[in-house]
Amino acid sequence: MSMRTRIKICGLTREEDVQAVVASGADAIGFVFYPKSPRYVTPERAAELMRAVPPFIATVGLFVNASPEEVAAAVKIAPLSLLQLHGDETVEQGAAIAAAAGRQYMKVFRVKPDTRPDELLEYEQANRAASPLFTSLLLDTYVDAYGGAGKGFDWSLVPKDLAPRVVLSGGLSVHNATDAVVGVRPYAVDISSGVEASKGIKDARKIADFVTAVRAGDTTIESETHHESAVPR
Ligand SMILES: O=C(O)c1ccccc1NCC(=O)[C@H](O)[C@H](O)COP(=O)(O)O
Repeated sequence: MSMRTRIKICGLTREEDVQAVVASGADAIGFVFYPKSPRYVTPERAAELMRAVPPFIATVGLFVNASPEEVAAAVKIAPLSLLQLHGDETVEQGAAIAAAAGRQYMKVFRVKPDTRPDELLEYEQANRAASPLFTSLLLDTYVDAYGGAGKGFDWSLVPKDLAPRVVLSGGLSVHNATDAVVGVRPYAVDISSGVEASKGIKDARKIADFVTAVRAGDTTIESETHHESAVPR
């Protein structure tokens, strides 16, 4: 059996970029509802952009330290598929935000150089126990601006048994996507800076090349798996 690594492209602000993501075969589109971000869009603008999204492509709303009321109000305007809580929300606050919005969510863990693999596992379990709406941890690199900085972290921190359930992000690009997929084997990858011409302005060529690089990783895994299962025992 082969699994396709899911792909999310984050921080869309323009129709043509939404179309480029759809054409690339990526699985999800992210909108940043954090007013301090250069990629910020209002829920009204996201709703407009979502008109270019066909069925079966998820739309993800990224929030940083928003209240349950703010997130619930946003999803009334922009009918997002899923939330991405990228701030300092506690486990309990994450569950309350998702319940108020009536949406599934990913909780971000911002990895620091001294993060231990156990912490990731414990944090995932705590979130899973807190809400049936929790879907997965999204791992990003710790930065003061919260995210979207194009900065990577040490992937070897990701426990092997957690990897198939995580979304890997932070500093991904066409140059490291294949290695990320083959080395970590995450459920999905998430990218913003690495497919941009400038902040908030995506580059269709970079998006297409990134997707190709992820698929090359999938193909490598598939051929390794076939090879392993062909070995006589
Ligand atoms: O994009 C932002 O400006 C942003 C602001 C605050 C929190 C998170 C933000 N973006 C996160 C993402 O776009 C992705 O989920 C992911 O971290 C990818 O980031 P990148 O390293 O730029 O590829």
